[in-house]
Amino acid sequence: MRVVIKVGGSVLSDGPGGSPWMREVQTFVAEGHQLAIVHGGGPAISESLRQTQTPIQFYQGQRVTTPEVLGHVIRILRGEMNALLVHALNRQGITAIGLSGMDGAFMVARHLPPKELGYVGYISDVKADLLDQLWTLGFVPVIAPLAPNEDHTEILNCNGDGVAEAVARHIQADLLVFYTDRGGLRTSPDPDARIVAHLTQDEIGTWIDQGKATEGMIPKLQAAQRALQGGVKQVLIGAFYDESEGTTHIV
Ligand SMILES: Nc1ncnc2c1ncn2[C@@H]1O[C@H](COP(=O)(O)OP(=O)(O)O)[C@@H](O)[C@H]1O
Ligand SMILES: CC(=O)N[C@@H](CCC(=O)OP(=O)(O)O)C(=O)O
Repeated sequence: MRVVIKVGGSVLSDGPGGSPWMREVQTFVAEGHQLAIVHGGGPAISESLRQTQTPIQFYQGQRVTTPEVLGHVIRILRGEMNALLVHALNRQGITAIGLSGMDGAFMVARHLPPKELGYVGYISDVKADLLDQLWTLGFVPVIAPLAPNEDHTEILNCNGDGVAEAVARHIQADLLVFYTDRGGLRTSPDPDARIVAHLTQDEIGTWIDQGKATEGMIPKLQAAQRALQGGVKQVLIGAFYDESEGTTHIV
């Protein structure tokens, strides 16, 4: 089975070692699945910006990325988050290798249209062969959500959920799992609200319009919808093997 796992920055800030998603990664690898991991790092980027009194701004769920902000984004995503995650996986006996869109020219991106976003993009192409080669060599690729534009003159900050969806679509994944701090999709942004077991693609727009899914959940649901429309077979928000804490199936 081809599996893409997206691990949100909110999950990683709890520390990767021994966490439930890490146990699931170990199970996927032990069962011989072809696994790629895409990580976030939003909270760590915001913390780095706060420490230097750099303004933090979001527009339509995406970080407004000035040249100064982009410096923080590259340092945190391709530096700290990717290195620590690869290190944590290696410690668990999983031979991981870090990459971003720039490494091996793995992915390219285009600017998202709103001008006010600055250096923000969406993935327009993925070199799926590179993943095949890494899997043949026994590596688990760990992907930071950064990519150059198509003529390699700029680096663009990309939303991690969108990168996971683009990778999953390009490899025609059997399964895309979004691990996030709230377990699954809840009936409202309230952390104590109930986790819903199923959400149909047709319901996604209404959920967003009615404010039942807000902030970071919006790009996640939109990414889930694009993945299914693009041929990914199964999309989950929450755990795959251990559903005891609740998992949402997007159908
Ligand atoms: N209906 C909902 N169910 C769960 N989380 C929601 C919902 N609506 C909004 N959210 C918000 O979405 C966040 C998860 O998205 P995000 O912050 O991007 O996480 P991650 O870093 O894991 O990708 C939650 O922390 C929560 O604040
Ligand atoms: C354009 C954009 O918003 N990029 C994100 C990239 C990191 C990310 O997606 O992190 P999470 O998965 O933890 O949210 C950002 O700068 O925060």
